[in-house]
Amino acid sequence: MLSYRPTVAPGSSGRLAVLQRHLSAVPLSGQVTSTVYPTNFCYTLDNNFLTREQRQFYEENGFLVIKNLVSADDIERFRKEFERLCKKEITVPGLLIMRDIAISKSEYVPDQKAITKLQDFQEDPELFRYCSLPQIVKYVECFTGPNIMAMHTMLINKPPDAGKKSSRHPMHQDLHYFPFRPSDHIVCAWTAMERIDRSNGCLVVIPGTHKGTLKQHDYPEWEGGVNKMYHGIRDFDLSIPRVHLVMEKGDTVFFHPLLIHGSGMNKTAGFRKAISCHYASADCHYIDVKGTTQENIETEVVELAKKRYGLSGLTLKDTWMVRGRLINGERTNL
Ligand SMILES: CCCCCCCCCCCCCCCCCCCC(=O)SCCNC(=O)CCNC(=O)[C@H](O)C(C)(C)COP(=O)(O)OP(=O)(O)OC[C@H]1O[C@@H](n2cnc3c(N)ncnc32)[C@H](O)[C@@H]1OP(=O)(O)O
Ligand SMILES: Nc1ncnc2c1ncn2[C@@H]1O[C@H](COP(=O)(O)OP(=O)(O)OP(=O)(O)O)[C@@H](O)[C@H]1O
Ligand SMILES: O=C(O)CCC(=O)C(=O)O
Ligand SMILES: [Fe+2]
Ligand SMILES: [Mg+2]
Repeated sequence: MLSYRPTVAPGSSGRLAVLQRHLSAVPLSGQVTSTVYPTNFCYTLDNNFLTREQRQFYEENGFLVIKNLVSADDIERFRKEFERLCKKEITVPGLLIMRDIAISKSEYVPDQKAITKLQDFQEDPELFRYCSLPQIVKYVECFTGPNIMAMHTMLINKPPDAGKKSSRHPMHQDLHYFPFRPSDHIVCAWTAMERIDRSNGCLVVIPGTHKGTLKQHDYPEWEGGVNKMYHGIRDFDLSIPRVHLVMEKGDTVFFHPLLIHGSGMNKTAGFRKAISCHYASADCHYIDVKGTTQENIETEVVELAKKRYGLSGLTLKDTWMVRGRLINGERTNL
């Protein structure tokens, strides 16, 4: 059982956050304290699932890698479903199929070679199984608490770079895309569907940046072009040391939405695959992003919704409300 219930009302989030910080600093009964006993856990909840070392690692770094969490069988099933979608053997409502900017103008071939990313697969039962895998949800609950929403789903098929470096994903914070808070109750699960290292463009993170604030994001000025909505942190200082997360098939990283991350170029001939879901506590609340740094992404997403579905007058909040799905507990707010 969790010893803490997340916020329910926007106005009280500040005070409750303070209370949470206080409560999670209370030692667990029966546990031996030592001189290195950690205090002030504020990014993880007390549900006795994470080890103390795992909690401490996430608190300090903003991410946690769990080895071999998703089975090879499940990954094979996700791969097969991905292929069926690419070949248009099936169609799924709401699913967004994105091609890399470098090959978007080339002749259309209905297979995976044209596709860089599937987004919003919440209506595809086979792929959406990923979001409900009990071994993933167990970890997610340590960050969100028991009322869990799957807000955003992706299968990333990073193509071999076409020589323009457009297969890179610029350094960014996922919170830029999300009009809900508090950020500490949002987490991404990202699973490698094969070995991913620097050769095929692994995730790159800047540990500890989850403790900072949301930065201004824009399109980077890249000569070879930038994919739609691939915003990066403005004037990002590339001299800050980056940590490359080398992961084996099935390994899963959980990370905070303020953690600064990106991914490198795919220098191999293969399409490197990962599947991911952003979860949030259903007790989070929506915010209005007008007048904030997130206004630029709202404009783009709302334009896309209009172009695709003919819906006008939407806000960023509306586009998330229709995509979110309950995974566990009760759909309280989101
Ligand atoms: C009822 C409400 C529903 C709301 C739906 C709203 C969906 C919002 C999705 C985005 C939210 C992002 C959330 C992310 C959260 C987590 C953080 C993750 C970070 C990211 O991954 S950000 C990157 C995500 N980017 C996208 O998802 C982009 C979405 N995709 C698209 O907009 C389209 O697929 C795309 C890329 C525009 C292609 O459109 P389509 O019409 O299918 O393609 P065409 O071939 O007809 O081309 C049209 C036009 O677009 C140009 N194009 C093609 N591919 C690209 C590309 N990869 N990048 C940039 N531009 C591209 C193409 O050249 C054409 O241009 P013209 O000048 O010739 O018109
Ligand atoms: N010159 C650059 N300009 C802008 N962004 C960059 C540049 N170099 C790297 N990045 C960003 O840093 C992240 C990771 O790239 P990085 O170069 O560290 O990894 P890599 O390409 O996988 O490995 P390698 O060091 O072997 O090239 C990506 O988000 C990428 O967009
Ligand atoms: O390259 C990837 O697999 C992940 C990129 C990323 O950070 C994202 O889509 O938000
Ligand atoms: Fe991201
Ligand atoms: Mg590089």
